[in-house]
Amino acid sequence: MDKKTILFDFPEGFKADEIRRAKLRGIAPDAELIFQDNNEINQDLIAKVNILIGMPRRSILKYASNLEWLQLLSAGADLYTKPGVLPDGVTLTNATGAYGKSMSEYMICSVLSLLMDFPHYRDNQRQHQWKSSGKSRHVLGTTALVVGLGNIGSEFAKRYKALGGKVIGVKRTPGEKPDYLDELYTADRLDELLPRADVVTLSLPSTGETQHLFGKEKIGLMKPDAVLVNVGRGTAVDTDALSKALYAGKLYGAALDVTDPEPLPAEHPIWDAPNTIITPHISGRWDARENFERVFEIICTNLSRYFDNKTLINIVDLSTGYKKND
Ligand SMILES: NC(=O)C1=CN([C@@H]2O[C@H](COP(=O)(O)OP(=O)(O)OC[C@H]3O[C@@H](n4cnc5c(N)ncnc54)[C@H](O)[C@@H]3O)[C@@H](O)[C@H]2O)C=CC1
Ligand SMILES: O=C(O)C(=O)CO
Repeated sequence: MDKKTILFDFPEGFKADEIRRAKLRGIAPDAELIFQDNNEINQDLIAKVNILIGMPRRSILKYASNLEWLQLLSAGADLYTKPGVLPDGVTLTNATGAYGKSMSEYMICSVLSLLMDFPHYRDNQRQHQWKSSGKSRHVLGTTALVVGLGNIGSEFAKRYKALGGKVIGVKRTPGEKPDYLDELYTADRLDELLPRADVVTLSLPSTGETQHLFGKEKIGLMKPDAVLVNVGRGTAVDTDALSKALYAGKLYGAALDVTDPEPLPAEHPIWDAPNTIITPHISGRWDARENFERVFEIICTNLSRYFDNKTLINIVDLSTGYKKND
């Protein structure tokens, strides 16, 4: 094998770690390893890189004439699967598997907050009002419908079940039901499942199929006291339709870590919709220590596999936008 040039664009706070550098040198002893900040990657540098580990600016990728493989730090690959972004023949791998454990905590936290009416009490607290909403609910006895049963969806399902809830999973393709699900269906059954769910969670990649999947029609099939949680990509939900449904009391509440568009414009009515929690795409940051440790393990696994001539893990299917064979 020719000598390879590997460029690491690690997040702030992780790039200087000598222990990690030593581990990477051990995996690729004959390669040239370059550690560089995203905004310092210029045309000359990227032109000689064979393997890039990071989240490069898309505009620079057209100069990556020797690039063979791009390993992302993110689970979502949507920014890099658009036609013309990656030079032809480049293998794209993502970091799915790194985020489910932490993001499922965000999801549990937001579901509990909504079931227990915390947004209402937060508003009351600002007014110094000691007043019950009379609406407190618990996971026990409720049904969650998990749409997007990959790493994040399945970690959430396990935790919801452990809290005593019933969990229905929805997959693209048929498969065997794991123990942490009560029921498993394919996505074409969504319309008949939505009226049964107290909690609907979305952990979907952004693809043509998922674009505005949750618009007026699907939202209209949800119970009026159900809550919707979206942590995948904002594009899975029609934000205007959701906003209207929340104001009209057609569903009880929503927790959105991702929105369409991002950033959510300051004047969008959904900011002030009843029982709505909005966070700025923070549920699965790759620069959060625990997440980055898992991302780093994926990087090491894949580099070892590359130099052992084995098939990489987490190869993104450029036609579907997420992990191959999923
Ligand atoms: N908010 C945040 O900070 C983060 C968001 N994400 C987003 O979450 C998404 C999911 O991440 P992972 O669970 O790690 O990925 P994953 O690849 O393990 O799971 C995605 C699942 O969605 C399923 N899917 C795709 N289209 C579908 C459809 N039309 N109907 C039903 N299921 C469908 C796939 O079969 C797959 O099982 C990522 O693609 C990314 O966009 C990921 C990490 C952090
Ligand atoms: O990993 C992803 O897809 C993310 O959105 C991280 O923020």
